[in-house]
Amino acid sequence: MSPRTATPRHYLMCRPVHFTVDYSINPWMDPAKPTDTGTALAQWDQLHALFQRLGHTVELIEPLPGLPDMVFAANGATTLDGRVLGARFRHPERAAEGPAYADWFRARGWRVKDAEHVNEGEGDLLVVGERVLAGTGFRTEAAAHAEAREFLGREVVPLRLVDPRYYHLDTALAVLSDTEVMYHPPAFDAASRAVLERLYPDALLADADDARVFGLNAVSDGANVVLPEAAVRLAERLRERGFTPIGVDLTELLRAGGAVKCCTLELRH
Ligand SMILES: CN(C)C(=N)NCCC[C@H](N)C(=O)O
Repeated sequence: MSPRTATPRHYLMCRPVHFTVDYSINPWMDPAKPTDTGTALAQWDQLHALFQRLGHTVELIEPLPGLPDMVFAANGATTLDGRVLGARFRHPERAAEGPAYADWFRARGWRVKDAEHVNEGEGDLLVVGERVLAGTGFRTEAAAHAEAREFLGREVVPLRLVDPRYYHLDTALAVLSDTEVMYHPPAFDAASRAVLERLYPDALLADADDARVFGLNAVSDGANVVLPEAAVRLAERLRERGFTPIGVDLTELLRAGGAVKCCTLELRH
């Protein structure tokens, strides 16, 4: 097997200074269970430091009070070829995050389009080489897929999610390289599974145990795959395919329904 090559990436992250779970918009969130912001910060700091050790550039956006989910930067936008499709959130609790992320990009000279339809950024719009895989079913509207196609100028492949635990595409599918993905088939409807089988016949399929610990909420640079450390089988299978899996502990953030990928928005110039 030829060695995998990592390419340095540019990420945007948001420190979980205001992290808590005080509302519930996905099955992982239980406001009755207290969270520990200090633990969330310590776990996030480890992820941030790891990306830097791997040679990636990480920008930070100022966390805003009253937006506890802002740590999930991947939901803040979708970037491609220097263009930014702004996010428009389904739930009012997160609505103010869209303009906050759009302002960050505008202040740095990026071309930003304000979204007309609900789309939750890279939570549901995943760039795989020349195409964009687009989730719908729980958050991002199908109409947003056409908007993304027009603005980003790429083929957009709609995929329907059917299990509320996997409410964003990036909880059920991870991009490993420009041509490879891994996913959990039961998270998708039959038509979408057929599309994935046709496009990625050799995809790595994650079982229920690895999906449940958010093993698919992973970030790959083409060689290193950063994923929740509890996804042990998935890590083993990534190693068999020549990747270097790196497990991290983000269990405190999982209490809001997010992990590695959720915290990481890729900036594509
Ligand atoms: C993969 N990404 C970006 C995510 N899955 N994001 C986590 C969002 C969590 C938040 N409580 C929510 O329910 O929106």
